[in-house]
Amino acid sequence: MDRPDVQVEGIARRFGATAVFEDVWFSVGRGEFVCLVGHSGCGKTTILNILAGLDAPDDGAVIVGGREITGPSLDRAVIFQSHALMPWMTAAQNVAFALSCRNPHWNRRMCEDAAREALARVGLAHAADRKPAQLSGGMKQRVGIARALAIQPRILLMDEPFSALDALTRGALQEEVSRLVTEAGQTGFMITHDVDEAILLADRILLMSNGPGARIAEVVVNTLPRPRTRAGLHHMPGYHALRDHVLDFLITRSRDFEATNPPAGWSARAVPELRPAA
Ligand SMILES: Nc1ncnc2c1ncn2[C@@H]1O[C@H](COP(=O)(O)OP(=O)(O)OP(=O)(O)O)[C@@H](O)[C@H]1O
Repeated sequence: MDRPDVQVEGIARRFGATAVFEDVWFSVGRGEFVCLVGHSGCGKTTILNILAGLDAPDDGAVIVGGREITGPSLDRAVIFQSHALMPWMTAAQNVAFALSCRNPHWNRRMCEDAAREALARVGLAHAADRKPAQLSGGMKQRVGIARALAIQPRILLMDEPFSALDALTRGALQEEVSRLVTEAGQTGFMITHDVDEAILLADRILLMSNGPGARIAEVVVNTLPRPRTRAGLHHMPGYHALRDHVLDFLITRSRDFEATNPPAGWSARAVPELRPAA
């Protein structure tokens, strides 16, 4: 088997005397899409920031492509919850700027052309010359997605990228991102509070117990076949079992989980993988 693309090895993060999470181990395979689910405050964003190289663990390490990460890299693009666009640049200029950083030998024209192509892929060809203030929230988020995808990162890290969008836009963008990431063979890691979003997108769902001292308590393997669509999801055999399993975790097991007195068979380094939909 290939080495995983991302190996998280026993990371902990402490603020003062409080450990937000401890002894967190997981891996993400090449081309795999993993969602991280857990209650507010358990440390999901902190984990994503560590994977991005924007924060460092107090213990443990993150290995990407066989090397311990020590900082940010264009190989690991982040799509944030807010759009993080430069307001004085047009949509095309925002994407072109990222492309020029990624490809220093490209001339302006090449960056501009590739930026327009990336915007067209997320349905924004017509808005390429508008500035962020002239775009809706959904359109701004699309620009952020186009920018992240355009630089063809090996790994795409997403922190609730669709949470600020209306249901219709969210559904459309989820399917788009899923398609684009699959086509590009990218590795995906996404934080979400939306159980259906996790079921739609993820190959595996990591369930985090409540903090402080949070852990990965369970790993749920999503055996529902692809392609999946938001509209078709709840008709798929196994969907309800999968959804109930994740919801039950969020309602009770996330709170009851104790790393010092864990459920039978649990160990931090080899968290049990469950297949509730199988
Ligand atoms: N720089 C910091 N200094 C002190 N405490 C911090 C810092 N960053 C995060 N925390 C604390 O760490 C905990 C985890 O924060 P984090 O944002 O990772 O949680 P989360 O699971 O992503 O939450 P949410 O779902 O609400 O976004 C929180 O209690 C937060 O207050």
